[in-house]
Amino acid sequence: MAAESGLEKRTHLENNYNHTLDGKGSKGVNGFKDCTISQRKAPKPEAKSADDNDLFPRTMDLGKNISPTPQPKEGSQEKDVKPVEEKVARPIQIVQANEHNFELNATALEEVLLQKHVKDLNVVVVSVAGAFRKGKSFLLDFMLRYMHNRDKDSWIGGNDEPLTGFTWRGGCERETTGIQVWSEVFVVEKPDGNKVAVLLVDTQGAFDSQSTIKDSATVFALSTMTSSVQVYNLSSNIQEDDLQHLQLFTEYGRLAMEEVSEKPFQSLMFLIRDWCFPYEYCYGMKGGNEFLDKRLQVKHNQHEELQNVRNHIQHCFSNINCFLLPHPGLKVATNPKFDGRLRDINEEFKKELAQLVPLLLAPSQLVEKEIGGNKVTCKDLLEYFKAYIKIYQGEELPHPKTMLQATAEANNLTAVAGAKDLYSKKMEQVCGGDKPYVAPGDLKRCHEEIRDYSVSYFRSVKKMGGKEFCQRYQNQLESELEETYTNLSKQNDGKNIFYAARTPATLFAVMFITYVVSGVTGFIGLSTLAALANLVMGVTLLSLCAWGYVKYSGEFRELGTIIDEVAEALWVQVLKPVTEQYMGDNMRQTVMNSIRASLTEQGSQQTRLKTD
Ligand SMILES: Nc1nc2c(ncn2[C@@H]2O[C@H](COP(=O)(O)OP(=O)(O)OP(=O)(O)O)[C@@H](O)[C@H]2O)c(=O)[nH]1
Repeated sequence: MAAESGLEKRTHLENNYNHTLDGKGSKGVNGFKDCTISQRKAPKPEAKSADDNDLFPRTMDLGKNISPTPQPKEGSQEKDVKPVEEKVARPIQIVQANEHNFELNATALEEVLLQKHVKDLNVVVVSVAGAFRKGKSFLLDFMLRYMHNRDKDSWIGGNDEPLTGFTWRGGCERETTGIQVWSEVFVVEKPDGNKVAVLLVDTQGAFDSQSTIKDSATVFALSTMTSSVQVYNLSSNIQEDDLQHLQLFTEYGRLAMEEVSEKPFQSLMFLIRDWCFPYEYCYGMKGGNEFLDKRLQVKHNQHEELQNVRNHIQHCFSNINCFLLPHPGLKVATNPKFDGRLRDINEEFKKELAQLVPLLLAPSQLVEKEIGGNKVTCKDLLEYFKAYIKIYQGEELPHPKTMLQATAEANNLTAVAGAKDLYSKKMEQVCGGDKPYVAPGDLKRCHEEIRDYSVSYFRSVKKMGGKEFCQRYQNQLESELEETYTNLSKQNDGKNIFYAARTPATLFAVMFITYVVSGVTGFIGLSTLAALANLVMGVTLLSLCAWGYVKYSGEFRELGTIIDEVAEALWVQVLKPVTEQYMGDNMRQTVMNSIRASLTEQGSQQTRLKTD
């Protein structure tokens, strides 16, 4: 049998692409097919009717790249996607990861979800997510076996039957990327007579060396948002960081959902692989739930952080369970030639697996996908996928960060806030609202001193993130302090009575000048110029009245600002240079006069002394 199934040729670096066949061909142990595609030529499928979808010839393409599915025409949602003869049941890449961006392969998903026999059925989506290399695809392949043979007691397969379906393999490098679904949507009749469509979803493992925390969060969030049962695959135990990551990822999912009901997600199953403490909590769901109750317990004397994580998780899912699965045996974990056959798997593991899978997929256990309280059909699910992926492709969601990055940012922002507060308090003492006008030069000097003091406070606070990272926040602090200083000096200027009177003084000056110009030009017969000067004088008078009203009433402040700006411009560009020139000349004249006077005085004194 092993030779027949190509076992000898398999190494642990080979992907397991082979797919178990349905019950129509030759049967292996326990009544299951036992041959793999590597040994078979795909039978040429016969032409089928459109309704014959569930009769896919279950042969597999052995290459890692899945052969492209036939492309439907644009707007194919409205049309039935017909089964194509060459189709084989296989994993379909529906979400692709490209350079930390995720793209939906809508055509491939349409091919799966818009098949005529399932598109209007309520959908049950079972998804497995968690860290990479922890046996997710391996588990899903047993789910596939169950779905193909659920009416048989021996669904788990033959002893020498290699495990096929979603690609899985040994080794330490990641295998699944993005999100994959099984191309065959299973139609199951529930005990109440309703038919539902069951979709199995495999996801990219979190925390592999090529994924950022945002990538992991996106995949996890997408799969949680679109599944009715999320299996959270963990190894050995539930650690606090597992809960924290679940909190982060589900929060990332919740952010993207428009209507957030109190419990936005449905069923969550913690699946603990390689459980080593059956003497404390027995394998299976009973022991798992007891263990989970203890882990998720919120106690009054617990730290707030621990309470928050637990409350968050409990508020996110309507139903939470846990299953403890034993170690499958060293052959599974370490033998490079292991190809999934039951003979190599520990009895205890098989026994618990036989309990686990029906718990998720037995007709009575199936949980239909609901969003906002409404059941979702396959057709609807396609639209949800399209909408959700768009949100993750956009920029409006915050980027999830690593714990260090988030903590370092928080440290630095707190230090920036502290330093700014210090600056504001000290400057308040110098030029606060109740303080008198300060000479601009003095204010600048105070600002520079206090700024340096605040920056040195910022630098003295212990912060994470390293020198360069902190320098960015120091720069941010410095520029924010400059901005605050600009505002403070404007406020200070406002306290200067001459500054406050600058607008009316300027307007009066303009009126006076135009009055003189109008008189002179009228006198010498330049009536057009005189009329123009009168007009300017009138407009200026009106502006002065409007300005007075704005200052008195506080209404039409925009108009007041415009008048102030025009007056300021006139003052700076015209009046100030002229007055400075005039004042300068006067000063110079005064100084010269006084020097001359003092010299004359000295001269007359000397003459007097000489004559004396
Ligand atoms: N220790 C242990 N190993 C397992 C278990 N189940 C499967 N494996 C092994 O884990 C390895 C990885 O299995 P996969 O199913 O490819 O793991 P995965 O989580 O889908 O991996 P990625 O696709 O890379 O995320 C294989 O060598 C399996 O034989 C288990 O319960 N315990």
